[in-house]
Amino acid sequence: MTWEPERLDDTHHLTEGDPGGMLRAVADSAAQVRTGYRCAVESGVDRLSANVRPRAVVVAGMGGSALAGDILAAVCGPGAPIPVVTVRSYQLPGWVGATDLVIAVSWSGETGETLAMAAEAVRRGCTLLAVGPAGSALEAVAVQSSSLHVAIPTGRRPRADLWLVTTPLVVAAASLRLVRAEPTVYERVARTLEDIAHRCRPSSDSFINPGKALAMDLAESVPMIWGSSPLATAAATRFAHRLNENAKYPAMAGELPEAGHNQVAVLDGPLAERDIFADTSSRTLRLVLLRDMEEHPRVTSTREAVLRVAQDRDVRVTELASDGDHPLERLASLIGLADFASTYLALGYGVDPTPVRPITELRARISH
Ligand SMILES: O=P(O)(O)OC[C@H]1O[C@](O)(CO)[C@@H](O)[C@@H]1O
Repeated sequence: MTWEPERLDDTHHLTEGDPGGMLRAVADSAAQVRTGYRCAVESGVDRLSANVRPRAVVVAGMGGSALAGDILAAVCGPGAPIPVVTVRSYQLPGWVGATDLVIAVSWSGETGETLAMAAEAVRRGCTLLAVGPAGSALEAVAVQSSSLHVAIPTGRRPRADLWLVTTPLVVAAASLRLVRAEPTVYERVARTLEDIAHRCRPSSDSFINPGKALAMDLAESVPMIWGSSPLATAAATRFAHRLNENAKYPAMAGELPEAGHNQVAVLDGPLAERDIFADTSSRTLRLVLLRDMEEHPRVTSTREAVLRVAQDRDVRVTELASDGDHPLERLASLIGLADFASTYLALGYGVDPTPVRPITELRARISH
């Protein structure tokens, strides 16, 4: 299948199903922030600090829900006074105990790994905060253990409801004073996402539509997406996952300075030397550098050096910088654009962004 940018002009008649549905879900991200905030406050998460002073915050989740933990850690930043870690597993690490807060996040409330970790948290006497839909198995674990549960109205796909599952975690962290986030911050984040949705709307042409323009950059290439700070890396991971799931497209994520010790070697590899999609002089590999204002000065030097190393090899590079004051706004500025670009890339290839059949098949095979 070849990339056909003209497919972006009419996103409603591309494949079977409703390929435009994912675009509408992405455009709805701002509403998710507002709903996620309201659900958190209604559940009393903004008063969490009255009952708990944890030694560590452990976010237990898988896939898109685990990404909420990465975002939380990035928003709390490297200066966070206690560890904020994400665990993607059936088991909590041995060190997690009664003085820790475990936040179990599951869009469906039914994911086996997350339920196992939530039950383990209860057995170990941890404080449990559960985030998932009402009526789910995760809610039952919370109710049985008299733990706090944030009921979120999920309904689309886990990856399309990122802000719904993420916002309550930030409200919890703000209550614990791990990050400053007064109520107005959530409205600013929502407006950032609304602004991106407006600029990336389907009726806007690719030369002024940053989502379509980024999709055009990525087409017929294998993107290697690096963040140059923990915050930018959370966005890079999200971007790669969205390309995988929406566009069924290969992409790898990495973080500077670590990627400079391993992934950078790919700049001398076969995909950096020839185009596997077409017989042209361009290269398949594309380096996508995401950066944020909180970049360590030594990482700034590394990033600049990486650019020169890539340019010397004629490897194509796309650079994106975050925008905004609060870390959550800056993350939204990168993730909002990445979400649109991955959806437009899918549409340009005639791929329905919504189904992820290999994931569904895999889950079915391991469910018994
Ligand atoms: O958020 P949930 O419902 O726990 O699901 C976790 C992950 O599992 C899947 O539903 C299927 O693997 C992913 O789409 C999702 O990100």
